[in-house]
Amino acid sequence: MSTQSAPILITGASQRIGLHCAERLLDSGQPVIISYRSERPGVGKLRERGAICLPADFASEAGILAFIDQLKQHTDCLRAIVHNASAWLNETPGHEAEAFQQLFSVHMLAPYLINLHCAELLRRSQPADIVHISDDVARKGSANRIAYCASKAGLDSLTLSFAAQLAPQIKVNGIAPALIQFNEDDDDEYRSKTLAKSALGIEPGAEVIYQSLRYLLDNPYVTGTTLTVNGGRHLK
Ligand SMILES: NC(=O)C1=CN([C@@H]2O[C@H](COP(=O)(O)OP(=O)(O)OC[C@H]3O[C@@H](n4cnc5c(N)ncnc54)[C@H](OP(=O)(O)O)[C@@H]3O)[C@@H](O)[C@H]2O)C=CC1
Ligand SMILES: Nc1nc2c(c(=O)[nH]1)N=C([C@H](O)[C@@H](O)CO)CN2
Repeated sequence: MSTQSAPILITGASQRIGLHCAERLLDSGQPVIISYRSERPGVGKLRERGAICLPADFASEAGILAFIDQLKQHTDCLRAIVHNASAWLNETPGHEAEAFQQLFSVHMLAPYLINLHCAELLRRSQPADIVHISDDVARKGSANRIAYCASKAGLDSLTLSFAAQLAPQIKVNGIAPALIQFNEDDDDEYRSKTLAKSALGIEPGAEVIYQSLRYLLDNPYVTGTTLTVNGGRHLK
């Protein structure tokens, strides 16, 4: 199947980075399928532009497998899978195990099972890509978000293993951002502190992730690589 007609799946694309990348792909004439958990305005926007929007909660194996079944009812071929969905939750004292299990499920079990069950759909497209959206914090660990960071480090490991297993038909790469886009409830102190952590000191916005995704989709000679998009945080 020609690459332009086979859809690209982006998980967790109801808002922010996933929504931006889905819109930019649609701008280029690329068919898009998204998963979403909450019915946000962005989902309606994508539906109006012709994207297929499938509800999914990756907090459990059953939810992940139900999404895979739904996906296969809507397409038998995929140009790429972008694993963007992510739980940004606090590891509240007394609820650590629950947080760890949810982070593991969304950041590792979902990409793992979706890749295993959907590799056949990717093989019907040439070229074909998997992109895992990780986090630069996996490079050094995080005293404040231990479980989040561990789950993203595990995702980086999946990039290496799936790249080895699925070559040469399917390229598998990662993108490891540091601060891209604040959340609305991030206060001024947190924003200043976070901006000071990188050499470039800016909040770049989601376009830098789309640019990174475009590079990985378009480059036929990159696999098993995780692109760091962190404003030079490792230099400070
Ligand atoms: N924003 C940033 O500065 C940075 C982002 N990243 C990474 O980039 C990616 C995109 O970031 P960002 O746009 O901020 O992400 P968000 O925090 O907006 O999360 C993306 C989506 O993930 C979905 N999601 C959360 N939990 C589940 C679940 N249990 N099942 C299914 N979907 C779920 C949410 O869906 P819904 O809203 O529909 O409930 C949400 O819209 C993420 O992987 C993130 O870890 C890394 C470093 C920095
Ligand atoms: N799922 C998410 N992961 C991450 C987010 C986010 O908003 N959602 N944000 C970051 C930033 O680095 C944070 O420090 C500033 O919002 C990391 N991962």
